[in-house]
Amino acid sequence: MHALSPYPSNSSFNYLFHTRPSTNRFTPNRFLIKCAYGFESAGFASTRADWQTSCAILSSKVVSQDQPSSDNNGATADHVAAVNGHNAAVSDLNLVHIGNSGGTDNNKPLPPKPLTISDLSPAPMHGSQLRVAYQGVPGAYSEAAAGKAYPNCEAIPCDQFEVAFQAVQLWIADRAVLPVENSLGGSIHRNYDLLLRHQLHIVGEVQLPVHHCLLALPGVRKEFLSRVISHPQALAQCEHTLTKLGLNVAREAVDDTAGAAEFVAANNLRDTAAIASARAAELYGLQILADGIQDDPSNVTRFVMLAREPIIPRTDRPFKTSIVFAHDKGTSVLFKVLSAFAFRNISLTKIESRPHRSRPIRVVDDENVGTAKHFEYMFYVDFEASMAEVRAQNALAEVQEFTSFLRVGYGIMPNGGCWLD
Ligand SMILES: O=C(O)C(=O)C[C@]1(C(=O)O)C=C[C@@H](O)C=C1
Repeated sequence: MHALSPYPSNSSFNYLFHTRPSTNRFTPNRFLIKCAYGFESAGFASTRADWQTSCAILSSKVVSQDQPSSDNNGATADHVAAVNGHNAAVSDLNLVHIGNSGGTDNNKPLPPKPLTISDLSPAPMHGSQLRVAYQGVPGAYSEAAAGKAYPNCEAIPCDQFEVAFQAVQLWIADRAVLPVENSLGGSIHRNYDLLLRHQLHIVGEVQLPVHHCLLALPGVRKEFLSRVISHPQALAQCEHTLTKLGLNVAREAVDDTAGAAEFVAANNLRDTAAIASARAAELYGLQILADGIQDDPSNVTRFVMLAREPIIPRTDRPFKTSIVFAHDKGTSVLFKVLSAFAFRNISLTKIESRPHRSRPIRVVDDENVGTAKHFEYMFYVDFEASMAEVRAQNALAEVQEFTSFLRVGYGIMPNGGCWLD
């Protein structure tokens, strides 16, 4: 049984979604959530394993039924019509090119437009029974992050990151809370890629201390173990400690930490331990063999909050804005872009390059050296300023001059990511 399943009806599909029962701290009751355009009834799962399975939205079902959302300023997931006054060409990754965008005499990109009332939207309703999608099953750190970002929310488990994006786009959830970076393991690249492919907006950020435990069935001792399973980030965050504990075990990656704990319990595995939270131990009836096994005691994961609508950039509290850009003249533009921020005293909190997935190689012909192939990159920069500030608008206007592709806050310009923590 799947949590979200398309049921054919007369003209469209209905989506069914079961949230989990009361073991979830953020969902005290059983609910049946239906999408905005259809209703079906469904029975609840009779066993814990059943309802856990039923709680995970299955990505294949959602992806195949992608619907254009009504809140994307005329853009669907596949076609972005315009960005910041430019007619946009859209690649297979839904990247918005601002280079030869038309609209000016000399084909130069337009500077960013000032905010208009149509760019503004109500602020998110922090804490008021929002449905918040996260990746994993109950007991996952992402669930805790959803609760931290939106206290009293109804946390909705999704089996893949992509499904959490889809859940928001299809109005099954109001927000998604997804990890983007860990202090030990670095960026969660999958989510950076998904941010580019979807039209959701970053509306906030939370940081969660991640405290890992080694979990096993009651009575199992460390010497019995031949395998440790967990989310790849969690395995990476505990690598040295596992060795220090003298564990001669195979490491196996699974979709999420709590899912690993559930798997050990459901399959009565006496030779396998899971790395997960203390809450997962409690939920799935496992004992804690070792506590605080992350290699760094101050291990922290950064999560972004995503919504269909952007938030209003403001100047009365700290704001952080995320941009991603590329340039067809390679990495030489990076210095100019960084100067645009440095010149205006705007601090950067993150900079990272990623392969340009739709155009990974650039061939350069040099008559002296011959033909060379260079890698192409996308650059991700977070800076501490709001798009409501003139200095940020000017910095971006300048950046736009140097770049062939620019996206702000991973949404349609102008908007910003609000820094809540
Ligand atoms: O598996 C989980 O519990 C998650 O929430 C995922 C995740 C991640 O993707 O990095 C979140 C926080 C921790 O860093 C480890 C795993």
